[in-house]
Parts: sequence; structure tokens; C-alpha cells
Amino acid sequence: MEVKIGIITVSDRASKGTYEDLSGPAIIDTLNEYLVSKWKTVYHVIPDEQHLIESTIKQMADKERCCLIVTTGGTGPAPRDVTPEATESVCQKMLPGFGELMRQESLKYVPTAILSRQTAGIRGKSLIVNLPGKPKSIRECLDAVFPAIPYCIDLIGGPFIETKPEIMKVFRPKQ
Ligand SMILES: Nc1ncnc2c1ncn2[C@@H]1O[C@H](COP(=O)(O)OP(=O)(O)OP(=O)(O)O)[C@@H](O)[C@H]1O
Ligand SMILES: Nc1nc2c(c(=O)[nH]1)N[C@H]1C(S)=C(S)[C@@H](COP(=O)(O)O)O[C@H]1N2
Repeated sequence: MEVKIGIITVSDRASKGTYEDLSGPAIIDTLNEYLVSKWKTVYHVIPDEQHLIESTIKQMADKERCCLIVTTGGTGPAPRDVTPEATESVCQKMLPGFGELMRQESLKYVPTAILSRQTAGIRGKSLIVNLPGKPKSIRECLDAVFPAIPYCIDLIGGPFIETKPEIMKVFRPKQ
């Protein structure tokens, strides 16, 4: 089964070209370091508009059949930060442990970690995970939660994802 991963940068300024998106590419680089499995990416940079975040997630899940969709940005308390709301509204099931663990880990780096409302959930056979917008938060957060991601994708009927154990050791309870 093909491994297809969706990456969505949610940023008003990156989508306008005011600054270059560094966080989407940081997700691609991190996954390239972790993964042995061949994978394809679908990548979009969009503004902080809830309907657009929802339609992009839906397209990546339902049409592109991405087993994993990672968003970056729009998780904070500012009025235009609506990525967690968009995620929740398109998911059938939420996985609050992802946000809890990422905030706890991020607190080792920045006291403002608690300002992120980042979460995760399931839509069909896709796992959706929110990351904060800052480029350096990408690795900090993915290192914390990725060990549980391949098994989560097994459980929802997705492809078997393999990683380089010396870089990212994943956990699968004995079958
Ligand atoms: N995708 C990104 N690529 C590069 N830098 C980013 C990205 N997202 C955030 N940053 C950096 O982190 C800072 C704070 O990000 P934050 O998510 O708070 O942006 P923002 O003020 O909400 O605006 P916007 O929605 O336009 O990104 C930005 O000023 C920028 O320097
Ligand atoms: N690991 C990590 N988590 C982090 C940060 C960070 O730099 N590193 N920044 C925090 C800050 S300053 C904010 S405002 C929130 C929300 O960011 P977002 O709105 O860009 O998603 O994420 C927080 N989580």
C-alpha cells in the first residue's frame, strides 16, 4: 500500500509570500530522516481560514487517501488561529493524547508551549496531527509523538510504515 502524507502550512503570511514557508519543508525533512518506507507528499500552503483548512484536510483524506496529514500553524489563541477547530470539525474521532504529549515536551523548550491548542484526530483512514507554526517546533513535536504514529495508522487500516530505528524508534505492541 502506498504511503502518502499530506502537509498543510496554515499561515496568512506564508500563503501571501510575506515570508517563505520553512515549517512545511521542516516536516518533509524530518519525515525523510525518519522513514525507510517510500512515501509521497501532497503539500499546500493556505491562509488561516477555517473552511479552507477543512476542505484541504478533506481533500487529502478522502481524495488523495493520505494515511497521515500534518498541519503546522494556527493553533494558538489569536483570533485567526482556527486549525484545531477545523481539525475537530472534520474528524470522526479525536486523539487528545497527541496534544497533551506535544505540549508537555514543548514546555522543555518554551514556556509558551501551553498556548498551543494543537490536537489530533481520525477521519476515515487518515490520522491528522496539528503542529505549531514555528519552524523549530516541528522536530520538537514530531520526535515526541511519532513513536505512536505507525501503530495508529495500522489500527485505522493504513499502510505499514517503517522507520530507521537509530533515528526514530517506533512502538508496536506485540501482535
Ligand atoms: N510556516 C512558517 N515558516 C516560517 N516561519 C514561520 C512559519 N510560521 C511561523 N513562522 C515564524 O514564527 C513567527 C510566529 O508565528 P505565528 O504562527 O504566530 O504567526 P502569525 O503571527 O500567527 O501569522 P501568520 O498566520 O501570518 O503566520 C512568525 O512571525 C514567523 O517568524
Ligand atoms: N515545541 C514548540 N512548541 C510551541 C512553540 C515553540 O516554539 N516550540 N511555540 C509556542 C507558541 S509561542 C505559540 S503562540 C503556540 C501556537 O503557535 P501557532 O499559532 O503558530 O500554532 O505554540 C507554542 N508551541
